[in-house]
Amino acid sequence: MHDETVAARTADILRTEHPAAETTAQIAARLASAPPLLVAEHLDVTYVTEVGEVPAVRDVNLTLHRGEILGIAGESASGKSTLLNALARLQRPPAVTSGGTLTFHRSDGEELVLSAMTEEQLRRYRWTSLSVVMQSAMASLNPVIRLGSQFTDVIREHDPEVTERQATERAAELLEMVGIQRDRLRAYPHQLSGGMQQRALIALSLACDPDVVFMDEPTTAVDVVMQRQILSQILQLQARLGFAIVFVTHDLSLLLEISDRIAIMYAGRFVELGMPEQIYGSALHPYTRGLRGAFPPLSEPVRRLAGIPGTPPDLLDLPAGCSFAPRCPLASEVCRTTRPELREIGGGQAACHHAGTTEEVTARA
Ligand SMILES: Nc1ncnc2c1ncn2[C@@H]1O[C@H](COP(=O)(O)OP(=O)(O)OP(=O)(O)O)[C@@H](O)[C@H]1O
Repeated sequence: MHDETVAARTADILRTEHPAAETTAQIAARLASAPPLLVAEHLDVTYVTEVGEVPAVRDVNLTLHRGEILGIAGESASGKSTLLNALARLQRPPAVTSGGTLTFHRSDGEELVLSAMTEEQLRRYRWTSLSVVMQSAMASLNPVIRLGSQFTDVIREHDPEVTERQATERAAELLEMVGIQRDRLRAYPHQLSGGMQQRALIALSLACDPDVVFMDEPTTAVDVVMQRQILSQILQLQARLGFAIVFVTHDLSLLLEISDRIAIMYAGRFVELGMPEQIYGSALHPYTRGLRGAFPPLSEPVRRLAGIPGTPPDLLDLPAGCSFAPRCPLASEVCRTTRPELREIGGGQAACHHAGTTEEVTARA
């Protein structure tokens, strides 16, 4: 399909779902003027196991801007959750951040080197600067404590001057923001439906007005209708409150709809980084195109899914060159011997020797 037609269709899809959706140029302009919030430089995460050191994340460089929605997509085991946990400084042994730095830029200009902080030092910034929504609300909410107390505990721990009454009022407002009636503050988590639990968890993540919320498959455990409702609510809250989001999912179609930028991970590395329109309409990396074929946008007509032939590599036995070469339709000798670095091509970035070449541009069509 002609590029302009694809671009127009992508814009149509996004506009239908979110009438206020910006154009790619508007997103680019907004990000260009937004200050950096979280900067990862050459971030490596390794699982230290009995069978060896698993290089789960390698050389991730990223600047998340204030108010940006960054999507991270990739097949299972590509390293998405490991990276998210490292960015949120939540990783636990056997995972260790084995290289690189992570810096948080406060709004007053102070820079916090999160990667050098102890857990004790990080506690101050949890909930207030960095907040997290995981896949399973039941695993995150305390089953034996009423919802209201879970909110007021978090609010008062981070601001001891807030009275119990004020904290309760804030908790009620937060619940109402996600469409849950305030009387549910007295409920225990198991008394709420799965969708409500997940929405309550999102409300809780916003209790201390964080700068960034890390979301790891936050809608996977609910049905499709509830998934759309929750996503819509997340976008509305984000537009109103301005927090940044790092959103991890294997579902690229979902990210195409909600993200300002999308990073595609393969075997622990970013292989492509770009805006949704580019990732959908003119992806630079063959893996991104495979992933896009496996997850077409929900608003596309039903068609046969392509899938990606082959399986991801064993991280303990990675190929010498490009990790995707054994599955890649464009792989040549250089791909099998030399690992491609992420580089700027047109408006995006890709780690592929063939990106931008005539054969690759032909393969995109
Ligand atoms: N505790 C662990 N010990 C050793 N290796 C691990 C551990 N946890 C994860 N890994 C490995 O790290 C790699 C990245 O896993 P990770 O869970 O981050 O991927 P993912 O992209 O989030 O996958 P999924 O979509 O299935 O959650 C995988 O190869 C996985 O097997």
